[in-house]
Amino acid sequence: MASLRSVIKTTAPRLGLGRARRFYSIPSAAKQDVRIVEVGPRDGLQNEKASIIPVEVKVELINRLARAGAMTIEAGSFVSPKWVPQMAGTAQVLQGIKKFPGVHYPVLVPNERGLDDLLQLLDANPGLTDEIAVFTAASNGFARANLNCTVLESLVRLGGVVRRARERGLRVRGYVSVVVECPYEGRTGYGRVREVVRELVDMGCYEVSLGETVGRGRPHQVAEMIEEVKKGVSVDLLAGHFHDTYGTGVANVMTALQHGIRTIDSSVGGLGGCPYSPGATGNVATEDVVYALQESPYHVVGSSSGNTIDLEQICDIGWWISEQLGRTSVSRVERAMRSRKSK
Ligand SMILES: CC(C)(COP(=O)([O-])OP(=O)([O-])OC[C@H]1O[C@@H](n2cnc3c(N)ncnc32)[C@H](O)[C@@H]1OP(=O)([O-])[O-])[C@@H](O)C(=O)NCCC(=O)NCCSC(=O)C[C@@](C)(O)CC(=O)[O-]
Repeated sequence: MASLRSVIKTTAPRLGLGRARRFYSIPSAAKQDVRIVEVGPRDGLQNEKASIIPVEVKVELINRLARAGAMTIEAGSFVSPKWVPQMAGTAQVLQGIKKFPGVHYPVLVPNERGLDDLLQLLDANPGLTDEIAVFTAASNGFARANLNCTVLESLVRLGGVVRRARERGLRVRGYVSVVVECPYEGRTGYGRVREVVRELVDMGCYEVSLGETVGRGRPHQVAEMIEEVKKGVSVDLLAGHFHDTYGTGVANVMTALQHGIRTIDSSVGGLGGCPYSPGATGNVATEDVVYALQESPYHVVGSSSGNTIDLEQICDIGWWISEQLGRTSVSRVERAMRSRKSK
């Protein structure tokens, strides 16, 4: 079997890395940029059951994330407070955060009512956000549970939302949930995922995030799903969103990157879960993704010094927000770094 050294010797020049460089010395110019969408303040907090998280804590979380270098931070949702009580204060959150230059603060909008509320807020306070995210699913079972309508009905509804938002100059991102498996219908047909993604792109979404909502997906399934979706849309319009219920989150992120995706959603401290995906845990932790990509052929783009997301700071934020919620961070990297420091 070829030694690692000889493999590097033959592959490094092909990758444009010069002669036999070690992996940890890959020059940054040769690296592929990876964009992280930090979903902790939205996906991370929306499912908290114990008590309503104060607006000040959410504001502090978002400001800390921006300081650590996060470039896109989901700030909340304009959804029905009866459906998702934790997101009720999103207007106050948007008004409370410090706006860091170049950072986007998207909010989820499920329907015209949510968009009306947001636009009214923006009329009075222009510049609070420049982006919304709309969401649907690849199965009717999940769409009914999450949106009280079928996939088709949701797409019809979202068509008007996307059009009006774009007319107001907002960027629109799309989500498709249950891209591998649905908690109500079982395995998802990947052709269905492709069709729904295509609809969202045709509507005007600049990017569609593939939601592995349940967190049971395995890397080979994620690979098959992405390859099927790529038959319908260009891979640079796709993002990966992996919950980590069965511990395959980082492996699924790496698989998505290998299949050409360059935008990854993650959640500080591994917080979260969808209220309508029973049993699913949080997103893959931002700390774990940033760590996995250090010294790799990928570069996590960020706004902090070194133009990346600062791992130490993200770990501290994961620890801090988990404490606020009365628990410890589920990020493996955060725990490992803390334990090394304490020795
Ligand atoms: C879409 C609806 C509203 C339909 O819910 P509905 O009950 O069918 O709505 P409706 O139009 O019949 O209205 C019922 C009441 O809700 C009000 N209402 C209606 N819309 C709004 C609104 N926007 N904001 C505030 N209030 C609203 C409306 O005004 C009315 O008030 P009432 O007359 O009874 O007093 C509901 O199903 C909903 O809010 N769903 C959102 C669920 C949600 O936020 N899920 C989590 C986010 S998605 C996710 O986590 C997955 C993702 C993105 O992370 C990717 C992945 O992991 O897969």
